[in-house]
Amino acid sequence: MANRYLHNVQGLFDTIAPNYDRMNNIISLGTHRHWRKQTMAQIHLASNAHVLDLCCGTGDWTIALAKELQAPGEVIGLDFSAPMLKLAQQKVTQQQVADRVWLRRGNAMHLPFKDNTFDLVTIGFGLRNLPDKAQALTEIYRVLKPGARLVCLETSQPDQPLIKPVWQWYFTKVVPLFGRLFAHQYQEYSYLQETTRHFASYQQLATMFQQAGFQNVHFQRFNFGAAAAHFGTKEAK
Ligand SMILES: C[S@@+](CC[C@H](N)C(=O)[O-])C[C@H]1O[C@@H](n2cnc3c(N)ncnc32)[C@H](O)[C@@H]1O
Repeated sequence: MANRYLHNVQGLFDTIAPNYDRMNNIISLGTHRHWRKQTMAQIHLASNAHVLDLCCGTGDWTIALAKELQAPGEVIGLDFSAPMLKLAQQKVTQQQVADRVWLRRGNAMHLPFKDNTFDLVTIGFGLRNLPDKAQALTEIYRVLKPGARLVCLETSQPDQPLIKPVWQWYFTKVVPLFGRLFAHQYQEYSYLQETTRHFASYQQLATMFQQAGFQNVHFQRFNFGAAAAHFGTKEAK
């Protein structure tokens, strides 16, 4: 089952990779840039920090993090999709951060890193795609240094009675149509909107963080709750 999931979801991301950045702008009506900026503003990094950006995709967040660092500081971007990583590598070179960024192919649920390695782990729009979120959070907790933080930016669900039905209509009807219209990928964007609709609420995600052991768990919601950034800290020894 786990292998079938990996094959299918990985195949989906391999397929959408060439259109990924453009479709992100279209589907979120450009607002994902604001969410990313607001989340970055709450990350305070020492310039020599060791950072892991999980499910790094085409690398925008990886690069934004790298720009805060100087050697020996570094960011490892991990993703299981080779086409996503190829696009990320091109941007890393173009934006001249190749001395601080290492891109690695791997599975976010089985991290190939030792315990207590990173000063920060980020995961942007990745967690909802993982079949076992609890396992992924436990893995992230393991590789963080004591006292270090996880920052997760993800789509979420508005809960205001007036906004919620509009949001549901937009995701179930409009997003797959945009997929067909702008990328000829109706099935793929149907799947992606389903993962968004069925993903945990912002309160449930905060509880999942706590269950994985994170402390000082808090969140910031964007656009009436259409997205949320969650923060949690590994217990300091
Ligand atoms: C929606 S994209 C997000 C990309 C990027 N973080 C961003 O903020 O735009 C999700 C990414 O997660 C990756 N992904 C999904 N499941 C994964 C897994 N089990 N292990 C590693 N990467 C995974 C996909 O290949 C894809 O690049």
